[in-house]
Amino acid sequence: MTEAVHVETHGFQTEVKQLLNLMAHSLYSHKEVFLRELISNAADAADKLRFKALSEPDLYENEGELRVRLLIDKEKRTLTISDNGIGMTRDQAIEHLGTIARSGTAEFFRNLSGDQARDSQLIGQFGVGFYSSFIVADKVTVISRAAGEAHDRGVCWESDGSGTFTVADVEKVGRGTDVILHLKEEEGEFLDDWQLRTVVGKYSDHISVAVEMWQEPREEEAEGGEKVITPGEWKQVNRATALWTRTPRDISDEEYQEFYKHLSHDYDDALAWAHNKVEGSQEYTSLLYVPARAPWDLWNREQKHGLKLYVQRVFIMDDAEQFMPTYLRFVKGVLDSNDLPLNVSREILQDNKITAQLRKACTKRVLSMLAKLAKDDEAKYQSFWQQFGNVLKEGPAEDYAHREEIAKLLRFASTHAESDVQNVSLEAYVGRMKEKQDKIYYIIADSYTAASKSPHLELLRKKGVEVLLLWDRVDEWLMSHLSEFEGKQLVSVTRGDLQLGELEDEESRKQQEELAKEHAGLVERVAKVLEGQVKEVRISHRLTDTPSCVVTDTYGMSSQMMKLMQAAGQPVPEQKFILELNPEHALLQRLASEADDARFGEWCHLLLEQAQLAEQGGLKDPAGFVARLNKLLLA
Ligand SMILES: Nc1ncnc2c1ncn2[C@@H]1O[C@H](COP(=O)(O)OP(=O)(O)OP(=O)(O)O)[C@@H](O)[C@H]1O
Repeated sequence: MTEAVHVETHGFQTEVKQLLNLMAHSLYSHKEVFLRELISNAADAADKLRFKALSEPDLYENEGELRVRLLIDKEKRTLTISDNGIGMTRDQAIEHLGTIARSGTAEFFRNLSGDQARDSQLIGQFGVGFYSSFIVADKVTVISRAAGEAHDRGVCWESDGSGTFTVADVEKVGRGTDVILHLKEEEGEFLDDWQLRTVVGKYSDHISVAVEMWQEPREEEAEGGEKVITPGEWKQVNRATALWTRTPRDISDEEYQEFYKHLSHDYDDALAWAHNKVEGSQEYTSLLYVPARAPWDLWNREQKHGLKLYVQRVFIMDDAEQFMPTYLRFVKGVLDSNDLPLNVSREILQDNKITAQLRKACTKRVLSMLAKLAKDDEAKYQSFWQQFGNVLKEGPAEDYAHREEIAKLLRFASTHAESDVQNVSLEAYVGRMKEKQDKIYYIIADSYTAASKSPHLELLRKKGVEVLLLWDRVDEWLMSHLSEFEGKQLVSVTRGDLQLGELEDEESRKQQEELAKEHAGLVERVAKVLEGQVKEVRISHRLTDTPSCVVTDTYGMSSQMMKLMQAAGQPVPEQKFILELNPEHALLQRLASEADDARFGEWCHLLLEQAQLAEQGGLKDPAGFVARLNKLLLA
């Protein structure tokens, strides 16, 4: 390397500064991860070069043997991770090693609490990449030259991680990147050849590029007492076989987990995986993982997701989202196809028959992996559901073809256990259905409490009919796309005329009719008062303890849907409710005997408003309601 020229000092992006500050403290207990990250980056650089060289073979500069090398210098206390991959230009080094180019990053950092234990978990989810070097190094020097550039177009990037970095032009003959870690005083263990070999082996066995370490010259005694000197040499320390190309039965769980961490930059183990090699009309290998924890940006619309795509073992692209539907965006993995062309691009993938087939196959694999997990290990499945249930709930709307399979994976709270734990499957519900029950009943409300205490459940509770309780934002969307399960209709108990079908015996049907007839006068009187404010007034048969409730007609928009639209800033059409009255309630009996028309009117409004309050959690005119209530209390 010749003398550095054109030296500039740059400040790190604010978020990088924050990350560097936090990392050294929060990640100390995971300090080895820097090796995984740097070896991953070096392997990625080799993959990227291999891909680019498909169309520009000159980029190999007559050196097509790709490898990563680790070199210890005990005197200088440095550890160098060196690759002959794609390399970086000066501008790329400034951009890639000074900023974090992921949307939502600033917001992520605002959410850190300062609590070390919690933050280290979050940072683990975020992925620290190159910056993890500063956990063990007090200075990092990166010398790089991009493939295809002249030797004097190298760059030297250097920083002590405290807020700024310098870049300078340097000469570098060999293509690729050297990351030189000037190890902190207390990090001597990484200067120990044997210890390093063990860690490196663990982190790099499954990656396809060779990782080498320098073996010092050795003097050995041969037979007959003769001394033989083996000269120093670079020795490969990893197996260098891409994990997914191996036979599944020869791969240990630890190896699968290690590969997952390399792939995902997650610190935790994966929850489950599926490894499949398919031959025949389509030839591909897929290795798909379900993480144990949701990533920090799961709900960020621009979140990068998708599989790592290889074609005939050659890396093509990261985050190929075409192979996974959005509702499975949490899946990480590798897809290696033999059928796609090597020059495949995102555009070609977009509208391609093979892509569509692979997407279908990968979707099926994930759904069956989840079904197996649910069957084999309920506790694990429950933890999956807590992390990703709300994403999976987008499934029936997005993927009509797999609706039934997805429906089997859904979990709900229900009146069966009277708990807010979402662990009831539709199959379990159906298994518990009453003898003459032919529908699956559910309610959607604002919260678990609002759902489980809803007056709409009164009759069903009395009859011992189980009701699914839903309160997540996505539930209205889910249920509008899930009308049936195993031939049984899913019915909201807040909609229209609550039809109990065969659950209602002839006698109670008659009773209802009689009740309606008996109170027809009262209904008419109330309807007159509330004319224009409600769609209809009728006698209820779903209430037992509550005087009144409001329902939407069978095809009307539910109050939850209205709220969702309002929250999304969309115009909500004026919607009138049906008011149902419980004639057996003492308040209604009092109302029926109220002779004073003015007071009768006040009571009618109060019954409507309290029903709306219970249903929607709010009123258009709360002050008016309170005034009316107080007036009647004093009357
Ligand atoms: N050895 C290398 N050779 C070439 N480019 C590199 C090398 N190391 C890092 N880079 C560049 O720097 C970028 C940032 O690296 P960093 O490890 O911080 O994040 P990343 O690898 O992109 O993300 P993540 O670690 O979350 O996957 C890389 O995307 C790559 O462009």
